Amino acid sequence: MKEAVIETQGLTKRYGRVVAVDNLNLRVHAGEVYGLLGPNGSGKTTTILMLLGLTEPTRGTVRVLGLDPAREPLEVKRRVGYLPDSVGFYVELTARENLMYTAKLNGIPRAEAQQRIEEVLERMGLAAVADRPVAAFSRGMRQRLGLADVLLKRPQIAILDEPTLGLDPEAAHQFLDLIASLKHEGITVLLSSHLLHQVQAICDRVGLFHQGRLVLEGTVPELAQRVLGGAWRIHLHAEGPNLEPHLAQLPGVVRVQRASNGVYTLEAEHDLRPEAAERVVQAGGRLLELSIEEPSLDEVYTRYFQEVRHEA
Ligand SMILES: Nc1ncnc2c1ncn2[C@@H]1O[C@H](COP(=O)(O)OP(=O)(O)OP(=O)(O)O)[C@@H](O)[C@H]1O
Repeated sequence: MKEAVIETQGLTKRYGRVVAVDNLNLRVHAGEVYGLLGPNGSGKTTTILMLLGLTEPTRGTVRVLGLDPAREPLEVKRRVGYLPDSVGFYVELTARENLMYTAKLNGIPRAEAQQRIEEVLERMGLAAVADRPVAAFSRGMRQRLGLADVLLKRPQIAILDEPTLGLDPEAAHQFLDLIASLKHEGITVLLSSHLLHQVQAICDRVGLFHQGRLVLEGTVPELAQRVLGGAWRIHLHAEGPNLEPHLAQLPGVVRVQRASNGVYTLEAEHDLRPEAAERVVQAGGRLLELSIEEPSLDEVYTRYFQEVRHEA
C-alpha cells in the first residue's frame, strides 16, 4: 500500500446539532495532488482545519506525517504549509518584509531566511515587486505571495483552500502551473476548490464531499466510471455499411449513436479506440477519423448531485 502522509479515521466534527464532518476516512498519499470538492458547507474547510490542529475533532483520529495535529500543532505547522482562502498579510509592509516576518516566526536563521526569500520571490515571479507594500498588490500577486510564504519553510505538505478563487483566467492558469510544480519537488498537495476543470487539470485523485461525508473518491476516470457508466466518449467517422451493430458488440461499449453525417459516438468503459478501428475494417467500413473525449469532472459532479436531488 502507498505511504499515507495524511490519514484520518472516523473523523467527525460537530458544531452543536450540525455535523460538519461525518466519519471521514481519508488517505492522501505521499507526493500526490489531492482535490477536495463539494458544495458550500459540505465540510472541506472544517476537514482542513482539523488536519492543521486549528480545530479539535469531536471524534476520530487524524495523523499528518505521523503526528497528531491536536497534540503537536507546532510540529505539524513546521512541516505543513497552509494557504487559507483569504491570506492575511501586513499590507503596509512590503512582500519581502512579510516573508521575513514569517521566517522569523518559523525560527529560520536570518542569513538562511534571506536566501530562501530570494528563491521563493523569484520562483513566484515577485522579485521585481518585492519591495512594494502589499497594499498595492492585486489578488493574483497576493496569492503568489501566499504560496511564497508557504514554500519558505520548505514544507512536506501544502494545504491550499480555494487557491484560485477570485483570480482572472490567466492568473489562475499561472497559479495552477505553480501548484503542479510543487508535485515535482515531492511536496504533497491537498487543495479544495469549486473550479472543476482546474481540479481535473492538476489533481491525481479527488474526493467529493456531501453533507460532511466523503461520498466518492478516486481518479476522474474512476469517478466517471462509477457515476456515468460509459465515461469515455469516442467519436468515429467512417464510410461504408451501418456499423452501429458491430460497434455495439465490442466489449466495454455502453452505447452507440450514429449521426446522419456518418459520425458514430461510442460511450465506453475505457479507451477502446484500437478495437473500434479494427472492427470498422472487419465490417467492411473505411475509417476516416477517430478521436476520444476524456470524461469530465464537471459532468460527474453535475450528474452526481442531480441524482442526489432526484433521490431526495
Ligand atoms: N465555527 C463554526 N460554527 C458553527 N458551524 C460551523 C462552523 N464552521 C463551519 N460550520 C458549519 O459546518 C458545515 C461545514 O462547513 P465548512 O466550512 O467546512 O464547509 P466547506 O465545504 O468548506 O464550504 P465552502 O465551500 O463554502 O467553503 C456548514 O454547515 C457550516 O455552516
